[in-house]
Amino acid sequence: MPTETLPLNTFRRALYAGQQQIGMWCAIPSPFTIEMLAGAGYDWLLVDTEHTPADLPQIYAELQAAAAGKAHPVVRVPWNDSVAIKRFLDAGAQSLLIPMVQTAEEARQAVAATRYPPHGIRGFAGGTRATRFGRIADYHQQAHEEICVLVQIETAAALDELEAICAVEGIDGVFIGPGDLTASLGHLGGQGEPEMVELIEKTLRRIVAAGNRPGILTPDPALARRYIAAGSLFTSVAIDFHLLTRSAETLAAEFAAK
Ligand SMILES: O=C(O)C(=O)C[C@H](O)[C@@H](O)CO
Repeated sequence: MPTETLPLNTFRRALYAGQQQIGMWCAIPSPFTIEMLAGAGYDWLLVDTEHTPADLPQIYAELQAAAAGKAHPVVRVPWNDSVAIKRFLDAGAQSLLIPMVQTAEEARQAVAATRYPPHGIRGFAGGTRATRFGRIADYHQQAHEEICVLVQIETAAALDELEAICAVEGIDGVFIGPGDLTASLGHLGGQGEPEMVELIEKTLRRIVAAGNRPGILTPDPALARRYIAAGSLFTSVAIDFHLLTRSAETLAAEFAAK
């Protein structure tokens, strides 16, 4: 019996309205920290499955935890894979970050994985968490209107195709992966090098000029401000384990030194 309505994707709407979205990168695979951070004042939380042990049951719990807070959860899938995308959408994720997209064709495949036929190839399921267990009227007809597809640009090849990727219908945002991009350009670990920072700023401007919405991650506040000035619209300014580890180390060192 349909009794619920499709949740609005406030994050996607904010991007199209040009409103800066400040995010926290969540790599600690824990609903407990997600619940904690979802109420901390960020607009969005990136829930990572590419470089963390979080798997599907963990993501269900993390999405449930995020639902109690204000920050919008964006799930990074492990790869541009239609099966992974389907399973995270069924879990109720409405915004996905898809790593290592290098061509317009790969971007089109990512979008197709989020759409039901005839617009895509997403597999049909009735009683998922995304459909509120069948309680959302017309979920399958409406779901794509509230799904946000964000692709990651992180190789030299992707830079060559940037404008074509930005032009793909259904790509709601284009996120620069600074670590992989600089590695691909021969500067492994060099995200903070002046030359790489300038290239990232130029790439953010290219995304804006191409009519899309750029995003990036940096735990360096000065760089975050530069990237926002260059056009970044969804900007992750911290990483959860980084905050915990560095402040724990600083405190330990302070007392050890006495
Ligand atoms: O290339 C990058 O940088 C990213 O994609 C982000 C990293 O994967 C993330 O783990 C932060 O270190």
